[in-house]
Amino acid sequence: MTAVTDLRFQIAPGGALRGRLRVPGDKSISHRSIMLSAIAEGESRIAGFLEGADALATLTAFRRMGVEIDGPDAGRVRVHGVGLRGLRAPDGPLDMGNSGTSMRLLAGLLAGQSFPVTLTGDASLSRRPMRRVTEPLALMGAHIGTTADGTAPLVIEPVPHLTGIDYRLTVPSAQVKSSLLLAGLYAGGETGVTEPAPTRDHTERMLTAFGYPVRRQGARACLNGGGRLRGCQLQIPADISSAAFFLAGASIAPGSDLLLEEVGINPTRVGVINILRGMGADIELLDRRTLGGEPVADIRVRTARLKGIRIPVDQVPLAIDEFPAIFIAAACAEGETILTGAEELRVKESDRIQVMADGLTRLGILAEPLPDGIRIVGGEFGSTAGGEPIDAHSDHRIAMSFAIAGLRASGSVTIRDCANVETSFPGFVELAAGVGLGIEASGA
Ligand SMILES: O=C(O)C1=C[C@@H](OP(=O)(O)O)[C@@H](O)[C@H](O)C1
Ligand SMILES: C=C(OP(=O)(O)O)C(=O)O
Repeated sequence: MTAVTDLRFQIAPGGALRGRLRVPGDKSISHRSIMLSAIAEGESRIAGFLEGADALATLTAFRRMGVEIDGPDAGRVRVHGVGLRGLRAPDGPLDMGNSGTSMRLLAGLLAGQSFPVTLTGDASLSRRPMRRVTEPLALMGAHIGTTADGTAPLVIEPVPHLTGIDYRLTVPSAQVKSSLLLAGLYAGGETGVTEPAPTRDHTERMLTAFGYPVRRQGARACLNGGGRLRGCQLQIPADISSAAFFLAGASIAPGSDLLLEEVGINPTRVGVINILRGMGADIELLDRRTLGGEPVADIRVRTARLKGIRIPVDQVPLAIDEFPAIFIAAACAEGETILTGAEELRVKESDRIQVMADGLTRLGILAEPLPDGIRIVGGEFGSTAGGEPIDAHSDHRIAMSFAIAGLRASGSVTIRDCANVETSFPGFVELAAGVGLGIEASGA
């Protein structure tokens, strides 16, 4: 599914980010757009779909379960929904590639089907914890096997019925919340999920767009099983998680002035803006509007003098995927930045605390990993010229974060194992080069 060769990025030092660009469609919303339109009744039309490997893994999975899907063609997808009970057994295991969202959400959506199905993933996904979904799904009556370590493959056996539960999440996770709500569509009675802190609410918003009632009572989201989703039209905003590299990059590169178009600014996703602003970033939200049930804005970002901060713990779930980019900004800030309460970063596509600390250290920055975060002391980036490249460990967000670090490096920066950038941000190299990053890819 994803390339396994060693794709390298070479970054020429210096430069500014200037101009305007639209980063690709939101990954979280793209996954959900396929899942919900597949089990809706009638046709759905999606625009702005992310044609990256993760969202395509979700799309392929539904095709293999008998859903007719036209596209994607320049972000346009037409899905001929089969209704809640219309999916068919695939002819073999479904490969979720690198995508935690696909695996965890599909575990819930498929737990109540009348056929068996196995979900597999690549080496990284096969290391990630799955009990956080399989255990609560078992409380609903699901039969899902994992390895002894609680990892994929997930072997889902059909069960006569699921029963709604009232579940309090132990980790703030939109993937777990969504998995349970999707299983709840197939369950008797009410399924309720209470979160310890707000997490992205795209599933709840999109269910509502498909005409499925979801209730929100404070920190609890709930729905009743057995309803119907009706096909609809969806427009997907640009992904704030992809915009994050440019928010950090333009903030640190002298002379930058960049406009990021039509970026999703859902309040459950804007931690990166809040944190960078807390560090002194110059970020303006222009022309706020609503697109497909989600708030969006054009974002203008200009160079700023950043200062280190203690990152507020309540911002952690709101910026969970953006920390690698935030760490690069912290490394260019005056003084010390401290992050705690973010142990989740250790179980993403890579251990993002250790891998970022290693790369920052390689560039001469004092970066001390903590069990649940990191301490970074701002300084001057060196370079990797004449030495070992920085290792992205197949993690897309690590690769793109060190690419923007090149804007402030003293010499060239080489990053290895970058092929998985394709999972969330196809076209990154061209888009970034187009606004001023001196980036070249080689060795694919
Ligand atoms: O629901 C989603 O689409 C996502 C939720 C987050 O994961 P967790 O729920 O594990 O925090 C995030 O890291 C991931 O990239 C996408
Ligand atoms: C953690 C991420 O995604 P997923 O969990 O879907 O693999 C991510 O995109 O940073």
